[in-house]
Amino acid sequence: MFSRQVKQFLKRSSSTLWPYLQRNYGAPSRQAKVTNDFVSSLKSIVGDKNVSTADAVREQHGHDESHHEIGLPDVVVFAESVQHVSEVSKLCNDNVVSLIPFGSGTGLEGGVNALEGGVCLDVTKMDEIIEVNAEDFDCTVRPGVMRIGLNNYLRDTGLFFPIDPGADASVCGMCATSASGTNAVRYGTMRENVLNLEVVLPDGRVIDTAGKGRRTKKTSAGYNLTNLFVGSEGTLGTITKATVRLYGVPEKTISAVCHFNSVQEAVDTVVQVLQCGIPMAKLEFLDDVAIEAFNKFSKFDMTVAQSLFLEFHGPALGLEDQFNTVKELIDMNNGFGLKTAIEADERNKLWKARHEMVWACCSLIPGSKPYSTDVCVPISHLPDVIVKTKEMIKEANVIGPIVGHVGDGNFHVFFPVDHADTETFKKVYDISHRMALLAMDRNGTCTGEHGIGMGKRDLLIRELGEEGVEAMRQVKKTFDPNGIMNPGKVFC
Ligand SMILES: Cc1cc2c(cc1C)N(C[C@H](O)[C@H](O)[C@H](O)COP(=O)(O)OP(=O)(O)OC[C@H]1O[C@@H](n3cnc4c(N)ncnc43)[C@H](O)[C@@H]1O)c1[nH]c(=O)[nH]c(=O)c1N2
Ligand SMILES: CCCCC(=O)C(=O)O
Ligand SMILES: [Mn+2]
Repeated sequence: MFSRQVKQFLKRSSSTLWPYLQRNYGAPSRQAKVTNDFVSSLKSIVGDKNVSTADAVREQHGHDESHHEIGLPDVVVFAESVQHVSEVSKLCNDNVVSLIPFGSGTGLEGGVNALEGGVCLDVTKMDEIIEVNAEDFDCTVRPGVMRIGLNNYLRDTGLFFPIDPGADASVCGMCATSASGTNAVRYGTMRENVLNLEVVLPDGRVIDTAGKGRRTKKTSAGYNLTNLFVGSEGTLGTITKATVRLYGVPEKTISAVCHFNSVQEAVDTVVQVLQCGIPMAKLEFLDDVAIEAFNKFSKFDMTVAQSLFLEFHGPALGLEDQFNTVKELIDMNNGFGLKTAIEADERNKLWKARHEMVWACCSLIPGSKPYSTDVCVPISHLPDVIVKTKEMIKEANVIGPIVGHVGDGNFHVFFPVDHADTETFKKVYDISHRMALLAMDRNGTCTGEHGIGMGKRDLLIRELGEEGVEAMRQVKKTFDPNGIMNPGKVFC
């Protein structure tokens, strides 16, 4: 199942990997303490009301939606302007105090957890939609703008912002994690959809990654600084403005669901649909266990089997033809039970339930919280990797529904785990690491969309090699020589 190299690594896995989860946050702290004088200086920049050392506020900002252990910041600062962000950054840099940008805390790899205390910089008050250029299909937003709010604002323009992680996240937080979701197979991820970013560097300087005011679809002008900050997880600077691409709301949308007796048949259908060049908007996989959770939580009555959820976007003319071609491919692969949802209410109900799958999976074990995984492989390896993952889950005797953005070769297991149950927690941790190793063994990545955060730093080294990670560390040193930006994330 694994290559020899991975087998050797697995032999050591329970002794070497588990401690990472316990508490191995990398190099010993070089961070200075947050003193009363320091807090007074913060207050003189952003005003008393925008600085909090209250336990409840620190607690709220010390974790995201993941299973990772909470990490309390010493103080939470609410910025109201770019100048606030710049002056707070400079103060932290001069005093070598950690600075952790906070979007909306929906991350899944412990990105906002303050591993060495310091300042959590909450940018949600900066929530202006600066401009929408409808004819150019772009808009520019401040970091407090959330993706659902943006789409509500855009409703009358006939445009929409397609990147849709299950949670309602901040657009700039989505830049920081390089997020995607169910629409990526058609519209791409954040990497393909960000045109420009304004970033405050740790020393307080403000840069525009593509040049001030630039918002072209193409550029050959020098290095791609924009994409350096996409996926940087708050380790290089604070994003204070993002210009992102928009798309026309399709004239017609058809959603559909169908079922298969095997993972192979479901994935074969997906590959053939893509080979036919059908521009699918969504191609999602749910395994039988996931469908059980889906039915129970969202009150559906779907056949419990390996399933595909699909969506077609396009002009009314021709969309039915696309649907009919896909229907033929489903039949050819022994798919069954094809049902469509054309009315908006019906479609919204289906996709809302898909986005809530993580909570549906938790409903399988009362009192549990989600432990999510996220791997991505070239699509030809997908059936093999999913089937082997199911075997690992069965062997460990844990509950692990599989849900995937299968059109991208990306899938998750949402393990519902009672965190007090250490034995199950360890098993789940072990499976998720094995899954990542297996994916990497098949030319894949340990994370398609949730990022490295604090949870996958050891895996990043395996994925890129020491030399690759060292090159990243050098980039980090260039932008953040004092190492104040979100320490302990991405790198061991
Ligand atoms: C139920 C559910 C479902 C999903 C997901 C979460 C949950 C809870 N996610 C994950 C999550 O929504 C995604 O990672 C978001 O991009 C996180 O955005 P936040 O604003 O919440 O960032 P959050 O505040 O959690 O921060 C995440 C990281 O980005 C940094 N950061 C945030 N704002 C920044 C800024 N302005 N400047 C610099 N750094 C900043 C932080 O420091 C941290 O390292 C997801 N994801 C996905 O890709 N596909 C999916 O399908 C889903 N689905
Ligand atoms: C644990 C939440 C993972 C969410 C996700 O990425 C999805 O639903 O696709
Ligand atoms: Mn996902």
